[in-house]
Amino acid sequence: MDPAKPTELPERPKEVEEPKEPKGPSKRELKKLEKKQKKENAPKPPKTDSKPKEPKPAKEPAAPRDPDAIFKVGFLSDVYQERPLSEKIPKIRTRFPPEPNGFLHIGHSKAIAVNFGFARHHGGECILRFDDTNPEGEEERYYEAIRDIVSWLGFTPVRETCASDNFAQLYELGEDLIRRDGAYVCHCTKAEIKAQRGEGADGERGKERFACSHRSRPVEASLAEFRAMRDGKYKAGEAALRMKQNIEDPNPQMWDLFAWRIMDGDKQHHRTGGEWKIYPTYDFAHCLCDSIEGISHSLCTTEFELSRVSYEWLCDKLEVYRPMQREYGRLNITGTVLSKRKIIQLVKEGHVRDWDDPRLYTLIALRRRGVPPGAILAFVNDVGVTKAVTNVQVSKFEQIVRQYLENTVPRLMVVLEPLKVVIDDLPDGHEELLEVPFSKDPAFGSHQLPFTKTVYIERSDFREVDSPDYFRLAPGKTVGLLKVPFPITATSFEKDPASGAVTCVHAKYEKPADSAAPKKPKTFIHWVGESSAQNSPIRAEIRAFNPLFKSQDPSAHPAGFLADINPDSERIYPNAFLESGFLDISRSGPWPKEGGAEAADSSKNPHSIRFQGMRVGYFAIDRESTTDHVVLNQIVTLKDTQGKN
Ligand SMILES: Nc1ncnc2c1ncn2[C@@H]1O[C@H](COP(=O)(O)OP(=O)(O)OP(=O)(O)O)[C@@H](O)[C@H]1O
Ligand SMILES: NC(=O)CC[C@H](N)C(=O)O
Repeated sequence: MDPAKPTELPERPKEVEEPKEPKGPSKRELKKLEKKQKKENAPKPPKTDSKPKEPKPAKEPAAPRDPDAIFKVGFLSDVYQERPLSEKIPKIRTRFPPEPNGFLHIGHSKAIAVNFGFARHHGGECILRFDDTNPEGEEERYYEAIRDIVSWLGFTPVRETCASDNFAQLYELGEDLIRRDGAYVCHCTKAEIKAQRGEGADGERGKERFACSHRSRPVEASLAEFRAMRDGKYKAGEAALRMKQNIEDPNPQMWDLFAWRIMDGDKQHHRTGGEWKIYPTYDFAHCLCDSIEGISHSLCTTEFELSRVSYEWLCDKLEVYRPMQREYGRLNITGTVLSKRKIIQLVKEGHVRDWDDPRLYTLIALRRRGVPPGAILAFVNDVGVTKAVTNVQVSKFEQIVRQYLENTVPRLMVVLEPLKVVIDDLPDGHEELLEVPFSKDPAFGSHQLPFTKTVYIERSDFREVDSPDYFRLAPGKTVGLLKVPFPITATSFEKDPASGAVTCVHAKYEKPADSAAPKKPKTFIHWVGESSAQNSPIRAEIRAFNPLFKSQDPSAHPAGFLADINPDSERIYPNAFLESGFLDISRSGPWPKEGGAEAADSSKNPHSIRFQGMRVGYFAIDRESTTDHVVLNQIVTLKDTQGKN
């Protein structure tokens, strides 16, 4: 946001709703999961001679939502109908206009999807315009990061422009506006301007409004002063060009807004260096850049609704082409912070690793965490586009990501906290190569999994003391190892006398004698075998995440948002084990296959190697990962563990 925007703009919506503590999967969920896995793994029953049953109709997969649904019906379709393609509008042209002063966040993905998508849907084009009218926080790295994220989301701008490309033309339009008696140079102080706009010294608003004394100065005087401003005669705050609008109008966006101002400090503009001492405001530059670029539909968020009047006023006053501005509701995600100022604080104070920390909702963070671009677009499509502001909970976002990944990435076995199991009755060196598919979909191919005398299971899948409501491994209990032909039964275990931790479980393999029926386990657990020939296990550091904040509205915390930080937002498993199929899927990425920009070079996009760790969650390679030290991020858990909201 441009700071020169009048303070009367409506406040941006607050992130709301009640806190929800993360909690583990419910018993019901675990049971359901176990049941499902049991079904997938159970040995097929022998064929009988009984009458064949009617074949059941194949279960229809849920129809994927039309990715263009938001353009076909509702708000954006109405916007198009208001100004459809015609002789006067021969091409639909939109723009995505970020200010290059920070990294884009999830809310921006809506603006990207809306602007690029609208143009694409109507066979038009979208410009990536950097709204660089305030050199204060603008930096080269942000231009690059924005470009990169737009492309990662799968959009190609027809061209890139900058508001600063037009500074000279905008300056001329400033002079033109003065000549048309539509602007004047004003020397009032901030306090004086507030008073003119009906605000008392006590901050109380609604007092009588009145015109500034400079408003009636002759055109020639304003022209001379505007040139003096340009030539550096004044310091910041000593002079500004104001539009001669209508102080009587109930809309504060018509109260003689600033058009050009002098900037404080000597920060050089990233593109124009020290050439300009004065810079146009958002209210002056935005509509005129839209006009210069021939934008047909200028789509922005509803905080700019009142600005539409001044947008139209300025184009009309200068008698230039007037694009059509229409406003849609912002997309906010609750339970996090998106404001640049707050994220900077989190980074500076070391609460997160950087701007791309997977716990943040910047788009570079979501990318690093492994969220596929298609899932972000599916999310925007799912929440839809209307004029209403949408406050969506993180759990809803994660649910869409999970659905997106379910059938599009390969499945492997990953053990977060390995516990050694020795199957004593298998011969030393036993190694059985199981051919295991990467997915239910044969197109994903398969890989070989070594089933060995020593295997590693999840520490949490073993209990020292059994109980009737417990279905995983315990002394005397039988469980299936996913994909292994027969189950195992725990016989005994060893403990470290110092720590009391279980160090090894002994088990027997329940391979039945020829004629005997195989033992049926109640549940199946994941595991990884130990085979140097098969490069198994692969050691990895896995980072799993919980929400960064405890509540749904961190900014509302009476002691400030930092006081709402969840101390348990990152859990690191430094010694996790992966099966060697990981190497296959690393070579064959990106996953999902539709890949987009990631497909061009998956080695530059480590996050594009995504997979499901069976019974655990979805994972992606972190950018810090190396061949010697594999680092993975958990994209989402397998089930909603944050509670159904
Ligand atoms: N939460 C959001 N939901 C939808 N669109 C957004 C959201 N935030 C910004 N946009 C839109 O993205 C475009 C580029 O925004 P820009 O980077 O200038 O945003 P901003 O308003 O300064 O963002 P922020 O202050 O949230 O970082 C604008 O059209 C803006 O309206
Ligand atoms: N009209 C718009 O889309 C606003 C864009 C502008 N960069 C901002 O400050 O948010």
